[in-house]
Amino acid sequence: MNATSSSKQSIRQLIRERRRNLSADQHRQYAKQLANYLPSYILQKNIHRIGVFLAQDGELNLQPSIQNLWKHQRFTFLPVLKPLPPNRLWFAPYSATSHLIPNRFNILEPNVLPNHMIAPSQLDCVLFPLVAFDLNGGRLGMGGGFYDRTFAHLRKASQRPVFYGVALNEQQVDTLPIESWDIPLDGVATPNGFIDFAGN
Ligand SMILES: Nc1nc2c(c(=O)[nH]1)N(C=O)[C@@H](CNc1ccc(C(=O)N[C@@H](CCC(=O)O)C(=O)O)cc1)CN2
Ligand SMILES: Nc1ncnc2c1ncn2[C@@H]1O[C@H](COP(=O)(O)OP(=O)(O)OP(=O)(O)O)[C@@H](O)[C@H]1O
Repeated sequence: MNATSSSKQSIRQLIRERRRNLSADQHRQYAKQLANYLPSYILQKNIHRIGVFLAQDGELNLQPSIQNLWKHQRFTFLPVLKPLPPNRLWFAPYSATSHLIPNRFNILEPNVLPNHMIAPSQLDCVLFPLVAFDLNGGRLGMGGGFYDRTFAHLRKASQRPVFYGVALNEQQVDTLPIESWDIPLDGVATPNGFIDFAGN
């Protein structure tokens, strides 16, 4: 392991423990605070197809926000892990009637045929799960590189989804070690409000 990946590893451990130690009540409160502004923020922006995630391991719960987006006829999609490398994500429609099954990390994902899934480029906005973020748009994930690999080809595209992290304020750190493949975020949605890095 090089110095950067071992430092990423120790930040992961620290922050994952920090977010898991918050009470269920605190998590509920944070999820509500997010739902009070994130859906309307997205509705203002001509965003129709949104990549979301189902919280695990103390991640900020997006469910109340997702319910609000459904009320406003927005379409949400969940990441689906393909069984084989190169470990890229596909996105499958997620609605109140979706049939979900656990993937290899025990995270629920829609059980749909490949032809019902969409490519990452078809999303208008992707809400990225993350373990830690900094105020330069740096993001640290669970370490699988799934999101980085999936969106790598779109990073410099003229037409691409906007990339918003979703995280508790407790997940903010000073400066993350960044490697060439790390995809910078355009903003981060926290319970205390939206932090915009793109300046728009
Ligand atoms: N909610 C959510 N969904 C997501 C992600 C995520 O970070 N959050 N992912 C973002 O990429 C993908 C899944 N990536 C993951 C990578 C590692 C682990 C994880 O728990 N690793 C364990 C060891 C698990 C094992 O090998 O059995 C660990 O590190 O303790 C989970 C998800 C797709 N879906
Ligand atoms: N674009 C890419 N092409 C090939 N390999 C990649 C790419 N992006 C990341 N990886 C590989 O994935 C591994 C994990 O990367 P990293 O630690 O940055 O993951 P992460 O950002 O925490 O995970 P995730 O993106 O799933 O949230 C690295 O070892 C790296 O080699």
